[in-house]
Amino acid sequence: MSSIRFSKYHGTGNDFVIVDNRNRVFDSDNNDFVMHICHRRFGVGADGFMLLESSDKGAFAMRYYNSDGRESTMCGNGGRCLVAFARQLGLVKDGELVEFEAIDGLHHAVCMGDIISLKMVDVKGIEELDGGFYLDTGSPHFVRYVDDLQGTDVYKEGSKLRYSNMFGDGGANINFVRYNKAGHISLRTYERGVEDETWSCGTGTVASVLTSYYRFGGPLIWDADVKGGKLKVSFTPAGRGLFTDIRLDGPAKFVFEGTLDNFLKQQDGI
Ligand SMILES: N[C@H](CCC[C@H](N)C(=O)O)C(=O)O
Repeated sequence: MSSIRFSKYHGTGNDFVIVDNRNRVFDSDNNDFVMHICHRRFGVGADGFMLLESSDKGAFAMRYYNSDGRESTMCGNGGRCLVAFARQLGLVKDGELVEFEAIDGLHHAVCMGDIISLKMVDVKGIEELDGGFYLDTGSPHFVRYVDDLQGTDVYKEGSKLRYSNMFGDGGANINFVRYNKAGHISLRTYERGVEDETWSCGTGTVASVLTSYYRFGGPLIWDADVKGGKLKVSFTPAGRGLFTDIRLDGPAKFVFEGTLDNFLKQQDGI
C-alpha cells in the first residue's frame, strides 16, 4: 500500500493535519483514525484534520474533520491552510485566484506570500438571543461580548453555552469578544468538535466582526486579535444582518510533514 504522507499547518495557532487524498489512499469514513491523528499525546496533534480531494466543480475539494474525528462544517482557518497546502502541491500559484469546493459551497482564495485571503459564504441574518448573537458563517457561532476577555473562563463558560438547549443537538461554537474600537476587536473561542478553546477560529472571527459591525457600525475592514495572532475580515453590508463578499485574511504556515504509515499499524489506546 502506498505511503500516506501528511503536512502540518497552522493559521494563527489553529492547527491542522492535511492529507492529499486525490488518489483516495485515506479511508475518509475512519473517524476513529482521524481522532487518533489529532490526539495531542498519542497522535500528531491538531484541532482539525483535512483531506484535499479531487473535484469537478473547482481546483480541488476540502473535507474538514474536527479533532473529535467527525466531519464538520466549514473551517475558515482550515480553508486558508488548505489553499497554502494546494500551493505546496503546485495546484495554486501566488497571486492567482483559485476556486475550490467545500461543504458550504464554492470558495475563492488568493495566496499573497504568507497571507491567504479566503472568500467566505454570505451571511443571511443575525439572531439576538440570551444577551448574545447567533449567526452562521459556514459554521454556527454564538457571540457574547465581555469586558474582561483575559479573565473569562472560556472552557467553563464556553462548554456550558455550547451544550445548552439554545442550539439544539448540533450545538454551536462560542465566541467571547472584547470590542476595542470601531474596526478592532479581540476574541477567544470555544470550538465545537474540539471541545476546548482554540488559539483562533476563522469562522468565529468572521462571526464576531460582522456582529460588531451589526451592533456598533464602523468600517468595512476590521482587525481581529486572537490568541495565536491577527486576522483581518472585510465585507459588504447587504441589509440588516446581511453580508456578502466576506473575506478572511491571515497567515497560513507550513510546520512539518511526515507519514502516517506506522500509525496505521498501531494506534496507542486513548
Ligand atoms: N469547530 C467548527 C469548525 C472549525 C471552525 C474553525 N476552526 C475555523 O477556523 O472556522 C465547527 O465544527 O463548527
